[in-house]
Amino acid sequence: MATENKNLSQYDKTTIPDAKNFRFGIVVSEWNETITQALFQGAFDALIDCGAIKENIVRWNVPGSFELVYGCKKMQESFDMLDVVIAIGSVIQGETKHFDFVCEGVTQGIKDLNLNSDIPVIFCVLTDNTIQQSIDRSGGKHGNKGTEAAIAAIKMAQLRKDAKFYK
Ligand SMILES: Nc1c(NC[C@H](O)[C@H](O)[C@H](O)CO)[nH]c(=O)[nH]c1=O
Ligand SMILES: CC(=O)[C@@H](O)COP(=O)(O)O
Repeated sequence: MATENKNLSQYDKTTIPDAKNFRFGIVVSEWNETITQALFQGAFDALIDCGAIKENIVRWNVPGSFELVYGCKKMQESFDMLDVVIAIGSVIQGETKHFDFVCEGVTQGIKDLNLNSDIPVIFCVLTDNTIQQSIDRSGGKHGNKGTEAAIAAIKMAQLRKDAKFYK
C-alpha cells in the first residue's frame, strides 16, 4: 500500500504496548531541518501519547542523513539501557545522482546496524522527489512518518523484551 492510501499518523493505542518502561534514542539529521524537526515532533508526541516518559527519550543531531548511520551506532554503544533507536532524516532529490548514493548508504547502513546490534534502529528517513512530498509526509496530508516510526519503535522494543524472555 502506498503512503497516499494510508495516513501515517493513525494508530490504535489498544494495539500498542505501554511505552512507560522503554528508553528511546532519536538521532535527527539537520539537512532539511524544517522537515526533520516536524518528523521528530511527530515521533516525540506519539511516544508520550503511548506512555513514554520524556526523561527516557534522548536526542542527538547529525549534519545529514548519511551521518545517521554513525550517529545511531554511537547511540547504541553509548547507552547500556536503550531499548530502541529512531533515525530521522529527509533526503530530497537534487540535480545529480547524489540522492541515490545518500539514500542507499543510509538504508544499507541502518540495515547493518539492525543486523549487528541488539538494539533495533527504526528507519524514519524520507526519500522524496520533491519538498512537497516531504511536507505531505511530515505532518501534511499523508500524516507524519515520525508518528509511524514511534509506533514501530515501541513495538520493536516490546519484541526485543519478549525475545529475551525466551532465551
Ligand atoms: N542532499 C541531502 C543530504 N546530503 C548530505 C549528506 O547526507 C551528508 O551529510 C554529506 O554528504 C556529508 O557526508 N543529506 C540529507 O539528509 N538530505 C539531503 O537532501
Ligand atoms: C540528496 C542530495 O544530496 C541532493 O539534494 C544534493 O543536491 P544536488 O544533487 O543538486 O547536488
